[in-house]
Amino acid sequence: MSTTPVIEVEQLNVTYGDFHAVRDLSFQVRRGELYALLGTNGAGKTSTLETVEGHRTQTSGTVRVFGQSPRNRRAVRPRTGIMLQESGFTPDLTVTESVRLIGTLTRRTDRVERVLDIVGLTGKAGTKVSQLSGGEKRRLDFATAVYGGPELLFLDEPTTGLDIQSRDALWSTVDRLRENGTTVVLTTHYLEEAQQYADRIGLMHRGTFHREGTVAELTRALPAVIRFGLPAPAPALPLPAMRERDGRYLVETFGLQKDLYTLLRWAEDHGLELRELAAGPTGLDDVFRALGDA
Ligand SMILES: Nc1ncnc2c1ncn2[C@@H]1O[C@H](COP(=O)(O)OP(=O)(O)OP(=O)(O)O)[C@@H](O)[C@H]1O
Repeated sequence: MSTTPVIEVEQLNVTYGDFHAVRDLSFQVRRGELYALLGTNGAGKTSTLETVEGHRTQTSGTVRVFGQSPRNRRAVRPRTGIMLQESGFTPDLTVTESVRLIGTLTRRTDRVERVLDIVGLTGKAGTKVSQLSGGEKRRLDFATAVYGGPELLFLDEPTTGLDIQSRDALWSTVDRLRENGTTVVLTTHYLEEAQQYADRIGLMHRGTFHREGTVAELTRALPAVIRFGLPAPAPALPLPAMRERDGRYLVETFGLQKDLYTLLRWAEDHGLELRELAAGPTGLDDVFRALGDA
């Protein structure tokens, strides 16, 4: 198996006039990996992805996909499936006609029935695109990525607008593709999806990586949290706590078990109920919240 990374980005810079959207960004995506590019609004994710997809030329730096420049479309495009946020299918075409068109555009071969089955649109084969629901359109967008079984998939917010069943179905399809070695680059605003499915995460903020690593690596340096509500007036708490906007208390701790025990014993002694008590390690959403202060 080749050990060359599927994607290599070195010192990437993208500017728009005077505006520096991506600054000296470097990362690699290895074969078979699911890499999530996450970040705050305007962080530079789309600018980065468009460059890696070959849709945009960088201001400086090197980008290689399968060891080639992504601008070398003949070499790279047939091996790459891209699910954009909106594919812009012609409204008057049927689902089958649209999927057939993907083959022409990507120069990959596949059976239309197989693709419809994978994305769960077999029952809509003869329906016009204009008559599809939002979620069904999103599944048609997914078809553009999986058609012909490419080695590398770009999924740009793939589950936005999908109900929970369709999301699960999409992720089990992605799982199956990954079993065959497909590499996936994901962007999403659903942090729990990245947390659940990504091998590694690049967390962008203001054009550069704020952090990069596995979910465990990203959250390890942060304290665990305990949240709870109390009836007013409450006696003095046994631990330092912050008051959140909704009135609940927040305890940040590197000794979760010990502090939780202290708190529970205190509540028991005072005959108090800790309402909506929740305790656990920091999640990705807390890492994101911390970015707001960066
Ligand atoms: N064509 C353009 N001309 C000028 N500025 C641009 C252009 N495209 C993007 N920008 C700016 O570059 C920055 C990065 O934009 P980009 O779309 O890459 O961010 P993003 O991380 O994808 O954001 P979001 O999560 O909001 O989609 C933003 O401040 C944006 O306003």
